Amino acid sequence: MATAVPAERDAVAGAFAEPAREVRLPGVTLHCPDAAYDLLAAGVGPALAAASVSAALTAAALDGTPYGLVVSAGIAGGFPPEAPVGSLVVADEITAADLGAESPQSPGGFLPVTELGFGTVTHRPPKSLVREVSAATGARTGAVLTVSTVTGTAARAAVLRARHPGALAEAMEGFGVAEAAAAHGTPVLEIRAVSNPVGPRDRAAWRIGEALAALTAAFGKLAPVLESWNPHDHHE
Ligand SMILES: O=C(O)c1cccc(C(=O)CC[C@H]2O[C@@H](n3cnc4c(=O)[nH]cnc43)[C@H](O)[C@@H]2O)c1
Repeated sequence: MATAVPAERDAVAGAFAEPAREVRLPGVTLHCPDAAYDLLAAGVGPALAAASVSAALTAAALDGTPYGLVVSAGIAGGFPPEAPVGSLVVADEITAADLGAESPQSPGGFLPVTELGFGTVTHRPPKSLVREVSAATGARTGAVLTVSTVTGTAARAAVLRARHPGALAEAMEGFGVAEAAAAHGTPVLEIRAVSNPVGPRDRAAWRIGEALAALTAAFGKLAPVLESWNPHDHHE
């Protein structure tokens, strides 16, 4: 389970009974609260998150104990009114919202990198897992956008919503985590607790404590879902 910062990792760890054991690996430090889960504070932004998760996946594979699932977790901005502060969102798609080129001639003034002939901009978590996580935690289901720049104006929020009508939240790591997972053929999930509305920047109004508490509560309910979900028998 990969968060951006240690405060988010510790919020996830708060759902486990035992204190986490620390394991230092090349390029990444894991916190292991339980034999079944490793937590890491993978860093802020898609590039560092991808590098850290890739290091953990490679170490596990070389050890002969590959991961069955990668979870991107943390706080996020929520698009009002669907994703209010304190609510939970589970991604049915993880989309890189600013990976592409500005293009005045194109609809919306933007071309995703796929239309330039490269790579991908969206990863889709397993539908059955998204459904089960939503049912267990009460998380709303929708697209979670990955951005490299936190939205700070109503105009930018409106542009994102127009391009991605199904978007419920934006954060900064999901797509990087998903790219690393995809490179290892490992399924990915993204779950976010909303700390602030996406819109005009007002950092003082972020409800980080409330969102971290929601994250701890969500992971308390997730363990049975994750333990019973079998990547080998899910049907899309
Ligand atoms: O200052 C603190 O105590 C603190 C505790 C936990 C987390 C933070 C962060 O600043 C986390 C940054 C992380 O949060 C995501 N995020 C949250 N809101 C937004 C947003 O509106 N747009 C984009 N990303 C957002 C993001 O994934 C950051 O990496 C501080």
